[in-house]
Amino acid sequence: MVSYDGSCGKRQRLLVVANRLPVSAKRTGENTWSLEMSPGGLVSGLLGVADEFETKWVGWPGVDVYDAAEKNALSKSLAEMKCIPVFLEEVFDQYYNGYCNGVLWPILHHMGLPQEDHNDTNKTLQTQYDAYKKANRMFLDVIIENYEEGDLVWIHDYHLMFLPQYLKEHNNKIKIGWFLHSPFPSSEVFKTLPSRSELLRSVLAADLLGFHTYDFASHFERTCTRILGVEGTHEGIVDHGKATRVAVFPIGIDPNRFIKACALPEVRQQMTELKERFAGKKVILGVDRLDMIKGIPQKFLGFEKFLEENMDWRDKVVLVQIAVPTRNNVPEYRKVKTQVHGLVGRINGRFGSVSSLPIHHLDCSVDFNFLCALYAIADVMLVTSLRDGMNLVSYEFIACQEAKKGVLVLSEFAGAAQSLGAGAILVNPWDVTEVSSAIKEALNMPLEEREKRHRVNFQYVKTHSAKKWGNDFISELHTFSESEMKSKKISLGLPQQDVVQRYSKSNNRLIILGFFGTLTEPMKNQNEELELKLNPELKGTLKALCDDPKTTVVVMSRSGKNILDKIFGEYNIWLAAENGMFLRDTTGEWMTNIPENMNLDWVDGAKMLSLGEHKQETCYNTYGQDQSLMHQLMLFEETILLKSMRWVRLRGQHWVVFWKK
Ligand SMILES: O=P(O)(O)OC[C@H]1O[C@H](O[C@H]2O[C@H](CO)[C@@H](O)[C@H](O)[C@H]2O)[C@H](O)[C@@H](O)[C@@H]1O
Ligand SMILES: O=c1ccn([C@@H]2O[C@H](COP(=O)(O)OP(=O)(O)O)[C@@H](O)[C@H]2O)c(=O)[nH]1
Repeated sequence: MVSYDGSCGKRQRLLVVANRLPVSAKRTGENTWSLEMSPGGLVSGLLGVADEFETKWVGWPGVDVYDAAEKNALSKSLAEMKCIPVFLEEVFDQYYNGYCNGVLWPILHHMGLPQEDHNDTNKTLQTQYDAYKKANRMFLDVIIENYEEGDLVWIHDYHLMFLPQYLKEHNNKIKIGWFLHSPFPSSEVFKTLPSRSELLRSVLAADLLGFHTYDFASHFERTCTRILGVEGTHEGIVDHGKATRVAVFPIGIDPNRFIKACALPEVRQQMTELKERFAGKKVILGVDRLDMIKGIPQKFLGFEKFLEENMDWRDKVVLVQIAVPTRNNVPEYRKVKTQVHGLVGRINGRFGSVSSLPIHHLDCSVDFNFLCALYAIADVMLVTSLRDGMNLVSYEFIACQEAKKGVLVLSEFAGAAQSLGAGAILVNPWDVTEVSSAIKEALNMPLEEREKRHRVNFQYVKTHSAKKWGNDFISELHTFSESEMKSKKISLGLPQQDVVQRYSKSNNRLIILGFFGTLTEPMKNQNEELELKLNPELKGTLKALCDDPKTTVVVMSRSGKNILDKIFGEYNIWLAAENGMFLRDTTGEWMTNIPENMNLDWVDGAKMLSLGEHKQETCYNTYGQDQSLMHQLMLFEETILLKSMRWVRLRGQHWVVFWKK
């Protein structure tokens, strides 16, 4: 066990703050409560972490309580489970159903902002946003009451994006980590959100930010650089000297909990009953909260197509779908429920008979043991999330399949596709034909192939547990905070001496600069929007570089031609507008890069270009996966023939410097 405070045996105290406590309360009588485990992957993941630290949980207890005596009684019951409740009272609806799940959730899952209901003036975006902030302050109050010096505070998820800032304002010394369990979308989606800047800035107040996948982390970094004009490095984000570490921590499960459950007599009995119930049929299993991001309609459409095209399978296969009720007070969730029920009726009507139905759809949660029995007897697990932070159901299925070696069909848009993709059949859930073919492939897969795939994934699930996830995050939070205290900010690592030396020796230099966040000054107007203005401190240097006959300066930007012309009109400079679609040389003439003529082979070669050929020269950056930058680079390579040049990309954002040998 890790002891972070250096004293023998004393465990590090940890405050885990999440919207939902791991247990939810249900009223059983006057001032009496029963406590049940809360549903959802966040809770499942966190349960695997708890015993490593002296952990206390802070969160909403899953029930509305207004009366002081009732609150007292419930707080006492929860304290036995190390849980501290935050009673959100009348704020809850607008905060949870409104802003969290009606606004942030669809944005984070690439679904865009829902239409505002202008008839209900009590539920505008603004009132929901205010409730969100208020709820975050209520969490703050409870944390302050329970915080002890040296505690680590680990905040979870999109419900609590203001909390890092509020906490740091209260006490700048508190070490704060924030982890996002959902995806983080591309900046093009996130920027539609009013208050995007406030939310991002507040999260950046934390010391460490964690994401499930590299893609989510890099979307976040780019969104910050584009919206806030801050500097993104591969280590994190730097804003006015304050560094925030950004890193990837894929969550896992407690695999032994599932493996052990499958050996229990009660579970084995349930497995026998299920096998008898579905004798002579292959079982395809789906387990999802009834959420639009889980792609349940797409799953049913794929299954319907499979039944249409494979007559011989019609009475030999059944799809069991557990659709766990969730967020019923959010209008979009009610719509998806109606849609799902319509599809079940249609498919069962088309392909069912008096004695058998192709889809067994259950609108309820199931208990843990029964869930394990279902996982264990299933032949195929079908996960068709349209977007999903991770999807722990996939992990749980693998953990329960030691005997059967069933096949996981997994959406490429679930975070789990990055970790379990090797052993799964990956599908695009929007492509009904692909889902149908994947079902067929899975049902027909020979044992040898199933064993091979299962082995790979089982090994991953066993070694990448929730415990590891929690330990990795906390140890990173601890280390980073210490080093930050020493250096105050992340070093950008610009090897100035070396750069100056090489620069002076060279007679033919090309300097490619980014625009937004590199040359602009982050200036805000009243609407909190950034105005594009050249940083006045850079103007002199830029002019000198542009007027130097040995140096060619290029600015690359996603901005349009007009903006760049206006800002750089007086400079002797090359410009690339709209991410390289248009190029302008020093004569001021624009030319178009016609997409048909673009060589996109760079995608595979990008990593090699940054790490390979030019390695011996000085390559300070290994941003091989910064595809937009590499893309632009290749456009230039084609356009102005940089092939014979050596290059150095300076760490930091969008600085590329080339020297001719
Ligand atoms: O608390 P609810 O509103 O009932 O929702 C349940 C949880 O849903 C989301 O879970 C996510 O976390 C999982 C673990 O990291 C991940 O595997 C999954 O892809 C996510 O959807 C939500 O992020 C949690 O806050 C909720 O508690
Ligand atoms: O009736 C059920 C069925 C499933 N789960 C659990 O819900 C979690 C779902 O997590 P996942 O990461 O797949 O998605 P999320 O619901 O968090 O978006 C898993 O741990 C399941 O074991 C549950 O609590 N009750």
